[in-house]
Amino acid sequence: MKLHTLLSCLHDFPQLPEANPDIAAIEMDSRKIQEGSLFVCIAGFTVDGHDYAAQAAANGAAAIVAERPLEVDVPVIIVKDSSRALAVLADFFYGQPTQQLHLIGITGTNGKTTTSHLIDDILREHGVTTGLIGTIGIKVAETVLEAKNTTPDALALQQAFYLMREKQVTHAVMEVSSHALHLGRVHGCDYDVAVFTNLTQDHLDYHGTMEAYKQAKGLLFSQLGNSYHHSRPKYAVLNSDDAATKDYIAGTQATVFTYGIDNESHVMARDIEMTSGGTMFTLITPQGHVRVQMKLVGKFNVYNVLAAIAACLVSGIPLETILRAIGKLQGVPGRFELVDAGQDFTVIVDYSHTPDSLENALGTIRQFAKGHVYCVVGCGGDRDRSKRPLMAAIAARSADTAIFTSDNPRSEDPHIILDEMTAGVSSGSYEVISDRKAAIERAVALAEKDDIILIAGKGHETYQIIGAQVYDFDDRLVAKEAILRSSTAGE
Ligand SMILES: CC(=O)N[C@H]1[C@@H](OP(=O)(O)OP(=O)(O)OC[C@H]2O[C@@H](n3ccc(=O)[nH]c3=O)[C@H](O)[C@@H]2O)O[C@H](CO)[C@@H](O)[C@@H]1O[C@H](C)C(=O)N[C@@H](C)C(=O)N[C@H](CCC(=O)O)C(=O)O
Ligand SMILES: Nc1ncnc2c1ncn2[C@@H]1O[C@H](COP(=O)(O)OP(=O)(O)OP(=O)(O)O)[C@@H](O)[C@H]1O
Ligand SMILES: N[C@H](CCC[C@H](N)C(=O)O)C(=O)O
Ligand SMILES: [Mg+2]
Repeated sequence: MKLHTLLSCLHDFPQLPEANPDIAAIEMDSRKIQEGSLFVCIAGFTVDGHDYAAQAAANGAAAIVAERPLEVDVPVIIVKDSSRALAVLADFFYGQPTQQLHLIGITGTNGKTTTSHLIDDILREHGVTTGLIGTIGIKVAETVLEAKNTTPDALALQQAFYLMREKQVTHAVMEVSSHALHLGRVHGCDYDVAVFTNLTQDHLDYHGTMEAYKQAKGLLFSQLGNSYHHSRPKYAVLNSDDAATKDYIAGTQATVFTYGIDNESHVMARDIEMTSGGTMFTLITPQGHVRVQMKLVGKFNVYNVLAAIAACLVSGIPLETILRAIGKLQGVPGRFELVDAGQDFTVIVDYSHTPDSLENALGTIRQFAKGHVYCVVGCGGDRDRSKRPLMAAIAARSADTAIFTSDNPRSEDPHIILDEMTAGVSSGSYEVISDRKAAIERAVALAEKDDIILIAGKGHETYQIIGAQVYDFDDRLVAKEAILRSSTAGE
């Protein structure tokens, strides 16, 4: 594509250079530049992409988009906000793929991954080819790609959508993190349905206050197109039991469709019955009432299923198809995943890494626990410090024995993270074992028949980040090995 044609998508009249080279690719990383690329300089949290402009030019960049003039011998196009420009350019360069996809975006503190997988299951039951973007990775039809972020940067995102179109994907579901909304990673996305799960404490390191965090999430709904005159109707699917919903309703032009348990909603669950093997409830929808049975446990999962049902109903999926898919749901990797190595106690690996999710996970376990409840939990480094004492207090209060350990300490000292956790505990029984493998082994050694061990925080993760090193680590495998070793030791 010619540079001038590409730049025509930036509607704020950037000064066009005289030269009009062919642009072969867009890059935001100077190390990936190939001959004929357009390099977009992003001022990041760690380094400033503008400092790599010369390297990009030396590597063959045909032109550079920047927020300030640069001393390089290739054309430089100055824009006010290069992150936003990157999103718009990438969308245009890849042929505006989201305009040809039915795109569902999900935001909220907890439940995004779970709800996105449930929607994907329902869509596949409907027989369409799907794409899925989120914490566990990027799925394009049957191909799974690795992803660094829950919501990739604008470039990776539009590349994924382009690939989806190449592979005949018609429906895509994605998690939209508050970081992505605030940083403009999703500016080029044309959502059809925007879903809100819930808002509780997380990421205060980044957003500063709950109000700012709430506003960042609200961008998903305020940026949704007007459904009134639109050929493709736009829907905001909102949780009517969450206090933030009233603000999101006020801020969106889209048609509002609600789900909930306590407050009157379009889609509701009534008469919920839970067992350790699953959940039953009466589903109320504008298309009728029906008793539903599913394998997922916990009230929070009823919310996730309701959100998925609501999103699929407004996407035109017949209720019978939705119900058929729910009957088959198997759950999501690392979300309340059982580890079974033939032991006579229960081991659950769960991705609860916020106060609310930990409270929910332990509360759900408490409903079925016959024996002692252990909770192995840590808190991530370089993340919201204020959730550490809260999570430790919840674990100490709700489990019979909490074992505090490391999550991903990243650049922080694990012992300081653990001190900040234990500072929140005023009652309850706990141990501190900073080595995560040793902590899991300790819980396994202590557990007796009918006890339950919750290993919280890392779910599906197959690594542990300590300092700058990424080590292989999978809670599910570590637990399984510990169980097998302890059972042979006992023989
Ligand atoms: C705080 C944050 O969001 N950081 C993101 C950011 O990194 P950064 O600002 O540090 O980037 P940087 O290293 O300063 O680089 C700036 C620019 O210089 C360029 N560069 C850099 C070096 C070089 O040699 N040449 C060069 O051109 C880079 O390509 C980049 O364009 O841009 C990167 C590329 O897009 C992201 O991967 C990275 O996410 C990091 C890994 C991260 O941990 N983010 C978390 C906080 C996050 O976003 N989390 C949410 C999920 C939250 C949730 O749902 O719970 C998410 O969506 O993942
Ligand atoms: N609707 C919900 N409400 C509260 N807690 C939930 C809900 N759904 C899931 N959880 C809990 O939160 C954990 C994380 O769930 P999930 O991965 O679906 O959330 P997420 O929003 O994608 O998280 P992340 O922000 O890390 O991507 C689960 O393991 C479970 O303990
Ligand atoms: N999306 C979350 C995941 C946290 C997972 C936990 N294991 C950690 O590393 O803190 C984040 O980036 O804050
Ligand atoms: Mg997620």
